[in-house]
Amino acid sequence: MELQLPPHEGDELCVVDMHTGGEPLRIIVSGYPEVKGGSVLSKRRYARDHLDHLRRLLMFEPRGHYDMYGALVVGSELPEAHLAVLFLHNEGYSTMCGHAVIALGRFAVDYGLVKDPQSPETQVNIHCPCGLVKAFVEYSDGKTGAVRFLSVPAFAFATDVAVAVEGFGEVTVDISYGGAFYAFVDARRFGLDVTKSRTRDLVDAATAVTKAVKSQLKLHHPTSDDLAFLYGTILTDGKEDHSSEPTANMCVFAEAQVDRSPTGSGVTARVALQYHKGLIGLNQTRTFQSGATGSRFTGKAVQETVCGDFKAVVVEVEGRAFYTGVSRFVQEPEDELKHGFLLK
Ligand SMILES: O=C(O)[C@H]1NCC[C@@H]1O
Repeated sequence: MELQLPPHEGDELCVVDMHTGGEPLRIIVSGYPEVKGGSVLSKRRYARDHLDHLRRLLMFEPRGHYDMYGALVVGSELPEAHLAVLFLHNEGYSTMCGHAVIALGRFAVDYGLVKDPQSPETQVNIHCPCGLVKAFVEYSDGKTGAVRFLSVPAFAFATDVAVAVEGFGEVTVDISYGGAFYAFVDARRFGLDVTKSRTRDLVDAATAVTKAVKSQLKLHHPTSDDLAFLYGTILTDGKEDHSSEPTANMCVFAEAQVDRSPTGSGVTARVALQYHKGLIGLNQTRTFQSGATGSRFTGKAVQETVCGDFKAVVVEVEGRAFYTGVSRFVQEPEDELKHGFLLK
């Protein structure tokens, strides 16, 4: 039987839902008004200033949940881009999202955003707010598979910085950029284990670090002030030296939102940090495991480059994404909760 909604007013919002390493991605396919702006960064500002009710509608309950993540496909000003994307989360709009790029790579090939897909791999150029990200999607017999991507130049911003963290005293953090800025701290500093401790305890510690860094350090990005903010804190198991064993981390970003995946932009930033510290060399692959679900990405630095005055690296991250469904969302005018709500 074909499922139909009873007669209703207003536009429908149609989405394709996927997950990458357990982290949801709600890809908005239709129903959004035009997102105005001459660049992806200005479209991000426009969506924040004029269309935020739609982010809340699709990310918040009852259609989403506290940790929902979204991608809105928009046009790019770059001729080489197959698509541009805005990233949506519980607090606003991110500048980079690796788990989304992995899912969007498959989506772009499967939904015909890329003409003439090639085997064994199809390149999909995804224009993210942080810049152009090149994804390479496994493709054979008409089916898409694993995705690897080359991110924007990643760099260590500051290492071994002492910040005063409420409830924990002085904590030493590293700050690194992988399309978004993260603070990195070994979870053992808080008596925690990223794979075994209660999620709530990890979130509390990471959130306290984020708060401290935001209030005590000024971040700077060479290409745009829109990129110069701390996106979150990543707690690690401290296994930074090169090894064939996986290393685990837990990313807490936006408004205490927990990434179920190993965090593509976090892996990018962490690889840049390890490279900066001389702990890994070019093309030395490391496996990164999500403290939340155990899902894995691999990451390696593949090329030295620069970003303004920072010595930087291009990092390649690889992972897998899967489809979970498609939905058509509506709002009924009489629904008192039609604008969405969040439970912490
Ligand atoms: O994989 C990533 O990079 C993203 N996942 C959620 C938080 C980050 O944006």
